[in-house]
Amino acid sequence: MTDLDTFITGLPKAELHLHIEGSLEPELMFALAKRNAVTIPYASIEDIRAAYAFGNLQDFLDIYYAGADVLRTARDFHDLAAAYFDRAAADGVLHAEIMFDPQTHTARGVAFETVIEGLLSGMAEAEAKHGITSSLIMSFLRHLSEDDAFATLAEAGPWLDRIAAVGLDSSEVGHPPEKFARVFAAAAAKGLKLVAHAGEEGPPAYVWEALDVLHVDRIDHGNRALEDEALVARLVAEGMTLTVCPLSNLKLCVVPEIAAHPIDRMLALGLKATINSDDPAYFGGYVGDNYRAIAGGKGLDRAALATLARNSFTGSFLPAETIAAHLARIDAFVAAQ
Ligand SMILES: Nc1ncnc2[nH]cnc12
Ligand SMILES: [Zn+2]
Repeated sequence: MTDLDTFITGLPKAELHLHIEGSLEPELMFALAKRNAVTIPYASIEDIRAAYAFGNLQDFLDIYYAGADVLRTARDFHDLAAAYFDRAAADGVLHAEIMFDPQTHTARGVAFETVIEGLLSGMAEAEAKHGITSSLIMSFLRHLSEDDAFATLAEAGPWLDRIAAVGLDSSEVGHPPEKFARVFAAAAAKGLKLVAHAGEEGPPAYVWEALDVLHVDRIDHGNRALEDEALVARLVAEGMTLTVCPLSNLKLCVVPEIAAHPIDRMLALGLKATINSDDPAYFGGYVGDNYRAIAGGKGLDRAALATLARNSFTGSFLPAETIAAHLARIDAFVAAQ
């Protein structure tokens, strides 16, 4: 390990953009296929990895939804979450706000309760084992209807006190935020925070809509906001957090190479960018790998990396005093270097 690797690993950080289904490693996919007698279209773990070459978001989503079919029981969801938190803990993650896609599972006949109880037990185990705190973001699939999202919000009723926020993910282009205006308003009325993927592949107009129509508390990705100066000014003025995912952007061809990633420009413009892994099992790395990729590919120095880590806590849904304690931890870590 280089000094910079050690710095990145030790830097206290939060992860704010992680799809738990996207942390399903090929080894676990294989093991769960066997445990549940589910047929998958791969002969080996190498075969699975070889399939992970994507030209765009939809190429990835097709493979990602198919892979999730091996998740059947609460134990499966527990094991999935436990494996993610083991990796996150090794990367210096102290807090994670993890997304899950209930519709991916309920559409296959897996009960909402099975999914959430499994995840919650994995989260509780991780807090006891690693001291990592976490919360859940229930994401609606935007290629489905608003009615479907309303049905999912209703199903979540008994667990609303265990869900921090709702989110919006899946195929972006052609499914603008506006499509979900009413269900987001209903979620806000129930006291939930709001996040939405916007500006990953979709135009700046979708980021404006996420702000003005959905009234989100955070933007997931937001890369294409940089095409619109007035939008950047608005995001900066509001101190809006962007949950940026460099290796995801590379694997989904949002950027041609890490050297072309706009993370440095985002910071220079005063945007509250954070670093996240999105779907680490599919995109070649967990949050530490994402920090290392931009540190190497963009030459970001330790001060910039510490800013990104600070942003991850200030952009979290933790109580203000907990955020302050985490920021003090970062200051102490940086001072000790
Ligand atoms: N990067 C991403 N964009 C949209 N939907 C997703 N679901 C999982 N990962 C996603
Ligand atoms: Zn995502």
